Amino acid sequence: MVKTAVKVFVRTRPTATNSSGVKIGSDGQSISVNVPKDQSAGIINNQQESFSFKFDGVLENVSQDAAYTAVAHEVVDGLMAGYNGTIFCYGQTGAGKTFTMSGGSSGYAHRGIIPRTLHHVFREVDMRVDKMYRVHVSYLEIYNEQLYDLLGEPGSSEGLAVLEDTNNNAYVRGLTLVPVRSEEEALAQFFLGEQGRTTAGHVLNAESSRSHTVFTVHVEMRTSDAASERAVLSKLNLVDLAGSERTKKTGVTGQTLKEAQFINRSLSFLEQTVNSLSRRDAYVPFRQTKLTAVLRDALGGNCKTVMIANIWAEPSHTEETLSTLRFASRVRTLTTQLAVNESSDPGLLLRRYERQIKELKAELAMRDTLSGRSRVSYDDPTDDELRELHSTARRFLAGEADVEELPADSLKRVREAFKALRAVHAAVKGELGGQLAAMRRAATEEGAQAAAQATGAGSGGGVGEVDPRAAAGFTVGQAPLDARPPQTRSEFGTAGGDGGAAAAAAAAAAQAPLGAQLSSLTDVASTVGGGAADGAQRSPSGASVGGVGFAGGAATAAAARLSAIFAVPGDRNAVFRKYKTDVAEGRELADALKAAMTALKETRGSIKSLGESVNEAKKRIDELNAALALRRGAAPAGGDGEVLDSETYALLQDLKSVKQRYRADFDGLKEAREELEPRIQGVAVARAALLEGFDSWAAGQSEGALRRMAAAARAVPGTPGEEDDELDAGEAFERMQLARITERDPDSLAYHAALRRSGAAAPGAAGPGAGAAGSGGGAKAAAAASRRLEQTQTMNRGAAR
Ligand SMILES: Nc1ncnc2c1ncn2[C@@H]1O[C@H](COP(=O)(O)OP(=O)(O)OP(=O)(O)O)[C@@H](O)[C@H]1O
Repeated sequence: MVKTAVKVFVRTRPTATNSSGVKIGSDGQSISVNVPKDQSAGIINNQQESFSFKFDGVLENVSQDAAYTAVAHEVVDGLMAGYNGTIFCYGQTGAGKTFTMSGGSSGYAHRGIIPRTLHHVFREVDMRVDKMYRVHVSYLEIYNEQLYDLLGEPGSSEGLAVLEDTNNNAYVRGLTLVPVRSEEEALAQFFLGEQGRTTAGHVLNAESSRSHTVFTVHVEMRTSDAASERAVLSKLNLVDLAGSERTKKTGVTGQTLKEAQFINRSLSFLEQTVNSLSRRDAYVPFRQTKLTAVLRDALGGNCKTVMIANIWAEPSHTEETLSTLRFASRVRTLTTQLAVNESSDPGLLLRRYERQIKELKAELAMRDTLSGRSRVSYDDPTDDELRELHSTARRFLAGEADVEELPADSLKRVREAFKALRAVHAAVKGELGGQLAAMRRAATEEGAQAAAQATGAGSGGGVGEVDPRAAAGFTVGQAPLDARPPQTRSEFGTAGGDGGAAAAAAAAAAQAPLGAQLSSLTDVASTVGGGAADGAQRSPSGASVGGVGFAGGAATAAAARLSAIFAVPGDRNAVFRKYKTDVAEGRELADALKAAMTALKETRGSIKSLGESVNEAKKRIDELNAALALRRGAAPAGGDGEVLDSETYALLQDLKSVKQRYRADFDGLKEAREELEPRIQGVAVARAALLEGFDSWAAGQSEGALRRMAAAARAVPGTPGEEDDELDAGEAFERMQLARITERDPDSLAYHAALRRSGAAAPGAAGPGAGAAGSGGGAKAAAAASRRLEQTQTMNRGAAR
């Protein structure tokens, strides 16, 4: 166990004003809040004006990517190494908790910690060829102190309860854990659950998340050796707490007020729990509310915990900001105990023992061979062998001449021989006992008859009459003391545990839809296509070309003169063509632009081919993982499937080499993508220089010279499309958007495919129309949401009664 401190980061929501009194220190860790003195308290009062805090980091104006790196990266690495983790966002309503945890409405670039975690997890799974991983996800919602299973079937929320396992770790009994084999599958589950939550949010309150949610990634890791019983289980809770709210200030009423009261109550219990932990009280009130019961490990158990305190540093929220920072600094005093969770699965231990037995038998057989003994079986005897042994034992006891000894070539056989002797002994004893009892019965009957004769006929023999020999120790119907009930077991006892192989359930893992990534691209193209079409309507020439023009008064005058000269449509482009071919400076600038464009094209080409190769490798990895899962699922537990067969071995080898290729291409792709931005900038700079050069050269030419040049150029038409390529920077930019999604972020394919698959909008997208209405996932999520609402109403009705 390693003692570790809970880490706390502050993240600020960007504000319009800069006068909130919140100041961030240059060390990036300290933050102070100045509270204006309450004038009503008089000139001399003791009210504190400035409050300073120190945290593990203050994230101001940072991108989602940077926030993930600072806050979550290390915890996710820990998850993959077998450590539990919790990351939770806390803060007033509207401070940016959901933005941080799930992401913003504008999609991929603004995706939050949860989608980034899933990407990170599956990237690691793909990279670690020496390990086998199983990943599950679950999504829990706590709304009005009730637990909801956001990924469950109808009715699955009803039996949910927070319990403790044998290691005192908290878990939610009955919560659905969905197995996921790829980033896309995991994201689709997240979007589905999120959509259910969001839709519910719309029904109940349009602006804000009114519930606490816990999205959990469960990871099971084994070494690649299929027979290994060593499994490491870890989970990461990603918690988005509902925002605290001063109901007097917001003036909410009705259902919203009730929700706010539930939220505030659970948050104040959270605060009490943290206070109690930081005072090291003997009793910590984890059980007071569902939220603290769920967060039990995060606050003091086996868990690497990070808190993000979201603040909204507007002057009107100073009080909330101060209270969030105070709570955050108390959380920072907490410590947790970290340990890798090795599985104590009895099934796994059983497999280890079975393997050891197999090895020992092999060892014995080898020793027998080396010492020249005939082949001895160390297995349990079969029924036929047992029958044979018992008959030999009978004949041995009967002293038959041909049976001089019982088989004793192994300890097991010696034991079985003794058992056979005992069985024969019991049988003989039973037989003798039976005979003795019969003799006694006969003697009793004789005695009774004699007594009857002695006392006179017709007065006895009825049921219940006392046996006249009871005084001698015998009673009618009482069994002799050494009599035994008949054996109900088979003659040879129970079978020797030879049939222990239970049929393993077939893991019928369906192949991931291989065309999904491509079709997602088509989707993306149609989304971006709208923007591109808008761009295409702009004029391909004119003074606004490429956004480059003249600045200042003189420039405006020059621009006005030029536009008068170029009033004839096409003149400007015609002269521009001449400038690029006939004017030395123009030629030089045009060549520089061409070179920059060629370099950009090359980089794009390698991104495209590396991207295709990465995607192909990823597809192949998924196929191989599915094939391996099928083989493992089909192998009987404890049987030969525990040892690598040649086909599984070949699949693993194949997987290893594909993963190596994937890694190499991925690194190449990363490098090429790093090159892309400078290349794009290079083209933009060269284009701007060319256009600027042209405009300032044209401004220095006489009107007559330019008109003559235009007439000459018109006589020699330019290459079709040339202007489009070189002059319309706006359009080029729009076109580039389409290429960008695929070229800059081949990683985003899973994200877009998952959105499409779940029929959801990007997390954080508001409005009832945000989801793809009518699509399969959308319909499922909507149904889940209405189910959830129904359950809430039923439970509320129940509570009211
Ligand atoms: N760091 C940020 N950068 C850009 N926009 C942000 C940031 N933080 C928050 N926002 C924006 O502020 C708004 C409120 O954020 P969000 O919904 O995440 O708040 P919240 O704390 O989850 O609120 P609630 O508790 O009420 O659900 C959103 O429109 C979000 O996009």
